[in-house]
Amino acid sequence: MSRPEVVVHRDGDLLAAATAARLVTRLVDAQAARGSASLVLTGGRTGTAVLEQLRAAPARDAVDWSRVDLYWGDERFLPAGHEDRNETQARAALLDHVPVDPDRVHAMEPSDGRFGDDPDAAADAYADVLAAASRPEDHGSVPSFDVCLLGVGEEGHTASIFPGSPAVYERDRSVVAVRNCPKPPPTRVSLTLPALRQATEVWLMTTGGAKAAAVAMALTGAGEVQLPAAGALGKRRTLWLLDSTAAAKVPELFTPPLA
Ligand SMILES: O=C1O[C@H](COP(=O)(O)O)[C@@H](O)[C@H](O)[C@H]1O
Repeated sequence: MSRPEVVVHRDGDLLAAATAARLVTRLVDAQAARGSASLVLTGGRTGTAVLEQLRAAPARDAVDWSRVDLYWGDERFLPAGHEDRNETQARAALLDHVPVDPDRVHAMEPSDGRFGDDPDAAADAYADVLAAASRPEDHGSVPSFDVCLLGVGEEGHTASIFPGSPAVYERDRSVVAVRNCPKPPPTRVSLTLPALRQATEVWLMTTGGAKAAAVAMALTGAGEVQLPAAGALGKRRTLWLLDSTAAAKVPELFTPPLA
């Protein structure tokens, strides 16, 4: 696993624009090397702002969107098209505006989908999607995603893995149903920490002073049960992409000059 690196941008707009540019480069490189790229999307304000910046960036056309496999790190378990679903927000921010291949957009099941109101069945079905996409070189049932985008909650959750919740202890399954979440909606589906750790690169992105304590704790040795974001590590790279207010409590040792 990689050691976390920190990049601090002056403000949230700059963070979103710079992360969008970084993503274009990473996806183009992956496609040049392998013919396709895989990307895990996140919900939340910062993740959505990055997708909006990507939509607005002319360089987005350097990516062959028809050869990008898209997944989600977590989903709010709500009816299809609900405005609070991470899928709905990602489609509005980017996916409806670029020529993705619908067969390569791997959304999690909604609460009115094939399995009805059963988040465990939705989680199992998504685990099957991941297993079907993994190759022998992935050494398991989760693909080595090129980039896994994640947000960070004020209390340190990432994807829908909340501090001290059953999901944070999960070691065997790649996807779980999550109930009684402290942040609405209460029912969600989430990749687990072992699944997130299959990504080649994990990018944790967050902004705002309300996140400063969680960010500092995650970077200075907090355990993943207390602070799940601390357990999200990429195989080759773990990047914390922050604005200056989210980075305010991170010891100087971790923070290079403003980017
Ligand atoms: O509910 C969620 O929140 C987190 C963080 O969101 P933010 O708005 O504080 O950036 C996000 O990572 C997760 O995907 C989402 O379901």
